[in-house]
Amino acid sequence: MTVQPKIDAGARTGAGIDPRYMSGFGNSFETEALPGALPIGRNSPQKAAYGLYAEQLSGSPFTAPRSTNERSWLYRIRPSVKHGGRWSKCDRGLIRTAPCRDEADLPIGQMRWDPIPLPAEPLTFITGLHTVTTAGDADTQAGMAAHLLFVTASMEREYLFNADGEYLVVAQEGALRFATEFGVIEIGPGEICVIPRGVVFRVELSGGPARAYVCENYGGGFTLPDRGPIGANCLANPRDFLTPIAAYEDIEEPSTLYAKWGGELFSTPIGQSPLDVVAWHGNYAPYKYDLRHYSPVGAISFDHPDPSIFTVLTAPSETPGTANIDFVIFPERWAVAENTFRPPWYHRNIMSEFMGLIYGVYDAKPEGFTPGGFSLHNMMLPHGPDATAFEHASTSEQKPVKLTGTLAFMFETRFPQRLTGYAARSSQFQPDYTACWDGLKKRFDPNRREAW
Ligand SMILES: O=C(O)Cc1cc(O)ccc1O
Ligand SMILES: [Fe+2]
Repeated sequence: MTVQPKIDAGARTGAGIDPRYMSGFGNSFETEALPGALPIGRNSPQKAAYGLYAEQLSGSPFTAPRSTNERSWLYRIRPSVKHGGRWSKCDRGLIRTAPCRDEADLPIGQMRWDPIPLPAEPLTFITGLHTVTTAGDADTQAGMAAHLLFVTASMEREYLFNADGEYLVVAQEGALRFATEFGVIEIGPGEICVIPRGVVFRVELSGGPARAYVCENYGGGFTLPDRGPIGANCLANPRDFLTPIAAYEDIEEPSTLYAKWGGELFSTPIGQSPLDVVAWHGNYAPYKYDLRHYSPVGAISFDHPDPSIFTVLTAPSETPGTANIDFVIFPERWAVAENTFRPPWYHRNIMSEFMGLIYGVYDAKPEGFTPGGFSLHNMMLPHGPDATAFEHASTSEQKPVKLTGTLAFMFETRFPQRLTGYAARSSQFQPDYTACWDGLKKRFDPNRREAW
């Protein structure tokens, strides 16, 4: 089903500030759900207000340089040491973690899948995570996993944190509500939510069943790319990132806390909601972003720029300029370049490209790449527009064209992506995907210099 955007960015004008969120990317935020709960001018008073416990959550080593130092102070009903603690290993379902090399015995190749239908059985955020690729090695904090997420049931008295990485959730169909230690985030199609490593949360449906794509980032957290000569504005503007205000639960009932740790899933019984943070401050917190607020910058004269121009968030690796992950989108925009082959060029790439489609049509693949589907163009495997797109792009009149109602994205990583058994054996795998290039015929004629 093609899900059309609920709103476009322009329609938001005049909607006002949403008081449930604080605006800004990576700010030092402060928020309290009860007046005076947040200590002022200090982090660790001898006794915190309301009988709260003070606790620090660090997302970077203590000694990280200021620009990458991430931590928050949480003032909570019980310290986390009282949130369970008798862990046992449990069934991880279809969750896989890198390294995971031997599940799929497929030769290399360009790959694509139709959308996998939403399963009928009850699936929560945990049981609904279906890993399709893994890359790098979570233990060395390098690489990523791409998951499909199917949610047909809310987590009830269940909570999760992921020690292996942060989750970037790209909503594709239906709405999701993330109740977190830091407050509540709601997203629908076209929006993303980032849950940093270690943050405890529960995911509920706020309507019908939902599906999403999830990137699990084992490395340093996502950040905004530098804009270089683009200057201070456009692309993803920091003010459009929204972090929730504090919201706490004071619920005493038997529950389960899950932890994804070292590629395994563990659980511990817990007698109360761990979402008991009454106030917090700091720069390590979940956030959401509406991808329709992205202001694309592109070719206004000729030629097709590299897709890095459309980077929303980037997660660095140890090598400058070589991202662990780039999260890139292909949003609504005008195509105006003249004497130009406008869709993506044919290319091979050291980076490995996982693509998904949130809604609409992707210009390089007008057929066979449908919302909810996904493709994988791994390291150095050639790809580019299908024959239909090539034909159209090479012959159509080059007047300005608006690419409307479309939103595709890419998780691009420096590490090769390995398929899971689930992805390899899926009946939505398109064995004949590469036939999309069959119609690209030989046009070369050494006796005819002018264009065909
Ligand atoms: O392969 C793709 O469709 C993604 C992509 C888009 C683009 O505009 C340039 C390069 C690229 O990898
Ligand atoms: Fe590509």
